[in-house]
Amino acid sequence: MKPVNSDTELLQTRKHIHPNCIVCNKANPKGLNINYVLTEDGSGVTAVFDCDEQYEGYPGIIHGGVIASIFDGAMGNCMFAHGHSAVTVELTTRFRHPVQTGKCARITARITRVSRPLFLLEAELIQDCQVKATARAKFYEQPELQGS
Ligand SMILES: CCCCCCCCCCCCCCCC(=O)SCCNC(=O)CCNC(=O)[C@H](O)C(C)(C)COP(=O)(O)OP(=O)(O)OC[C@H]1O[C@@H](n2cnc3c(N)ncnc32)[C@H](O)[C@@H]1OP(=O)(O)O
Repeated sequence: MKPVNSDTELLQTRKHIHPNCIVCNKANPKGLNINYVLTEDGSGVTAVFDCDEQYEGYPGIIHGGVIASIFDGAMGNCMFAHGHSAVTVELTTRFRHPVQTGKCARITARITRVSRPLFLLEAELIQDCQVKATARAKFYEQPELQGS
């Protein structure tokens, strides 16, 4: 599926979309400030997350809820990158291995199926060359999010 623009940086400055996302708005001082960009082949989005210990649950391990939020943000950005505004209606995360603090991790998301108004997406988190978590989500198209 082709993205709507060829920039690697998503259009964070599009004024008709609420910009204060707790996951991806880089200007939100209380947010995760994740910078999702298009994958090289344009089929999805990806981001590198600095697993700071402020996001841990148990010592040395990133909180699963934070990981789920990053997955949700990745899949939401993937939708917008492909020209679809939508809300999450279902999100499932499989935590396969602990995501450790003090190391970077890469998150990647892509659209796997379209059955309007529903879109299915998948995402994965890789750290130390190992898939540590995966996610699936359904997004529900909401054209009015684009404003008019
Ligand atoms: C600054 C500029 C930036 C530019 C660059 C942009 C980047 C910026 C990216 C931001 C990325 C943020 C990503 C965060 C994304 C959230 O976090 S969104 C917030 C969380 N989600 C929500 O708040 C959604 C809440 N839910 C709703 O509002 C309502 O359920 C909806 C989606 C409007 C649908 O409501 P509805 O029209 O009443 O429809 P409903 O009857 O619920 O469902 C209709 C049918 O759809 C189907 N359906 C609905 N849900 C499901 C499901 N989960 N599974 C299967 N079928 C379903 C079913 O067929 C259903 O019929 P039934 O089986 O119930 O009879």
